[in-house]
Amino acid sequence: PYVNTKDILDKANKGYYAVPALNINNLEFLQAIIEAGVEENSPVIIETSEGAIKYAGDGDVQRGASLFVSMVRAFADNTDIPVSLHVDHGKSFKILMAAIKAGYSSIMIDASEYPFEKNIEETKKMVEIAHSVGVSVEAELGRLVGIEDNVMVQSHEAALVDPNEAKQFVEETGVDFLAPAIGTSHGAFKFKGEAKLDFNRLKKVKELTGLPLVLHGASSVPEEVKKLAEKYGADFRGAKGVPSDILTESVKYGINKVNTDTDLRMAFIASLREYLANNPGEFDPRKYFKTPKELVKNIIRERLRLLGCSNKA
Ligand SMILES: O=C(COP(=O)(O)O)N(O)CCCCO
Ligand code: NA
Ligand SMILES: [Zn+2]
Repeated sequence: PYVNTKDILDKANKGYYAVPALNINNLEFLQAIIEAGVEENSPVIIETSEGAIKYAGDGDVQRGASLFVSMVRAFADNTDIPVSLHVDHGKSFKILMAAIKAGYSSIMIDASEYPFEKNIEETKKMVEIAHSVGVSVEAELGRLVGIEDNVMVQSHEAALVDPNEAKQFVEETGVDFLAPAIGTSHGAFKFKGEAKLDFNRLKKVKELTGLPLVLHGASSVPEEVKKLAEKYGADFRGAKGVPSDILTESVKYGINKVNTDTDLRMAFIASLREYLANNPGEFDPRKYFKTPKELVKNIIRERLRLLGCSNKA
């Protein structure tokens, strides 16, 4: 069934596990996610960035948002696993309102680039609107910066979440789930040296808020995917993600939603490169998209098991 993201995350919070939030831009990634969830009997959270909504609607954001709701509901309404649809890194009021109108389960209002008071103000505004129509809300505190070689340079120290602010932020905004910045960053090049997250801050934010917490920039860049892509011509030198043991540790300390986009993209392109190299005469998309979809599905299945949400549907 199509459910509210808050329902999925409140269960995860109480059950001390996490659920991946998986980004889509097209049909094939959505198919891979649903198949992985069904095969693992797991809830899944589908998320689309503002760019994905513009891409799907060819610039018309209401059309793009409505298309994604229709696509996700076409699967969700016909499967026994809980499925929700979320706007990732929402910054544009126009896009957030289009998503709410289209029937998204939840939205992220990302005002983390602003000073604390303005983040509160922007988030509170969107929470009031979203909650008035049963849509749940995510916000972010602190900014996504990698911890450079374990040295907390002054600028990075300032960017990570201040746990004492988190309690006030949650109380004043009414936000349903929170993304504390603890040292991850988006994309495939997350750490120059050893991967390290600030678990002390994470533990404090959990103690002070008790809310479901979100880890952004959580892709792990699996070695076998990186090698497959590079075997067929990709240049992913220096790519490094969040190691699995650090992901599971973050769940132990209170992460319940794990945003994952890069891993899906890299798995798809690695497998597509391999297929095209081995099938130079093929031009049927049902053929050349099939193997990449399978690899993306299997990467997601592994992540569902790692995060502890298999058999939690
Ligand atoms: O936090 C994340 C996931 O980050 P990543 O998958 O790059 O680790 N997202 O919000 C997904 C979109 C960011 C662009 O990749
Ligand atoms: Na998000
Ligand atoms: Zn993110």
